[in-house]
Amino acid sequence: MKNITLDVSKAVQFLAEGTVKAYEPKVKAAQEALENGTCPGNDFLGWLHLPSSVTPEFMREIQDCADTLRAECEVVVVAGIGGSYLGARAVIEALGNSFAWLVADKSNPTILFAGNNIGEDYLAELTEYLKGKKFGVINISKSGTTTETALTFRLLKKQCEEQRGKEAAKKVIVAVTDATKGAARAAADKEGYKTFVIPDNVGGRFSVLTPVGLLPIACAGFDITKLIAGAVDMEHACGKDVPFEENPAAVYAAVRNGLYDQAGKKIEIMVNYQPKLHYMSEWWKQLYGESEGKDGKGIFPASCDFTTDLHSMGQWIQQGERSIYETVISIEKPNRELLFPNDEENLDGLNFLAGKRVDEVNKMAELGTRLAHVDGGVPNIRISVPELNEYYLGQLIYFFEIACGISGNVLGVNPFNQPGVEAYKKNMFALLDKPGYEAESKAIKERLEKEK
Ligand SMILES: O=P(O)(O)OC[C@H]1O[C@](O)(CO)[C@@H](O)[C@@H]1O
Repeated sequence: MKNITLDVSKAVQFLAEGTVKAYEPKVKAAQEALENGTCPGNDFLGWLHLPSSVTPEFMREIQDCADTLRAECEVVVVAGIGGSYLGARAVIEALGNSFAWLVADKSNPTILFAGNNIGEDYLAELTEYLKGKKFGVINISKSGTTTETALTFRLLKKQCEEQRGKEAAKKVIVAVTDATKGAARAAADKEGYKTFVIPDNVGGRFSVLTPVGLLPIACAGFDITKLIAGAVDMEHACGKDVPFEENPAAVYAAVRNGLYDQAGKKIEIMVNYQPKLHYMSEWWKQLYGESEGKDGKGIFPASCDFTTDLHSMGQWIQQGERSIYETVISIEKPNRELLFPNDEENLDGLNFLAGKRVDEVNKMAELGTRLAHVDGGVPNIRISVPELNEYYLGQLIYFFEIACGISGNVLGVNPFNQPGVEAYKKNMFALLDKPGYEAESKAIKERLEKEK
């Protein structure tokens, strides 16, 4: 079986000779510290050897639960936000039909995502759509107290119970949460829902290979054993004893730190040429953004879907401030085949493409863009993925996780906390007069009064 491969040749040309190699000791030290548990945030290292420690029994338990939901539900709503949402959506959208919700063959339940915003229209339209439908809910929250998810779950639980009856609803509501703490755990214990535990030592953004991601992915009909198999193989390919040059995670971590430190590249744009990978970039943005953006430091993770965004962001990338670099996820072989037809009249002048696969044009767009952007001063990292399937997504996920752990340590931050996210929550609770926030409520209201 091939592995995903990393090509940094068009990025290192923007660095002085020997720069990447000079990061080797720091990268090695970071990886040792992860392995030995001596790095900052060392109580959140449960993801490091998670793929290779998953047991067949555990996979069976997840699959059995998914099979129950698949048998009982035409729609499964996955309620969660951030790390309790993005990984599952990334994999499901990458593997699913681009028009899944319109496809008549309903051998799989429709998977919907909620609990990731507080849009009243969104929630009203969701509950309206679910009226009269046989739906189930996977309520995912590590803390069990996240407002967006808890609020959505309250609505969905009520509706599910009203439509199915309280007893029948229990069979199709599953909680993935903390072992003991939080509102999601309390509701699950009281009602007797099936539950899965998010291990304490696995942070939300590193949790896609736990039931957080595996249960929704299995519900959608995808093979979670292949996903884990890919992750296990990448765990080995990026092991701490693999020589630096042969370890893709070590090289990626070194190059991005080099570009940031030595070449003033403060923004990394994750690029795909397959719209199905849009949420893969969203997942990656949280992984790297929450892990590295702190202490006044960190590369800003952005994303573009090409060629779509070449017609909106292409100008900026080609000629705007030279503070960016690109990392391209390139799928070597599409799963489907479509040839351009010949047209007698050739009014569009496209007969030169007749008989060619659509992907041939896409690949030339990718190569042409790479050359143009590199010429324009944008370093280019390329991750080549042999095929878009469960196995290679498993590889990609673990590759980004381990590279993130290494990169954050090289940067000199704790990659496993996210203290900054609390600031908006504190203000929101104060503004909503949440019990326990009386002093903050008073202070924020006085401040707003003054700012009027
Ligand atoms: O799983 P939870 O606890 O609901 O958290 C969801 C997300 O919210 C955050 O805690 C940020 O507030 C993320 O780190 C996390 O992935």
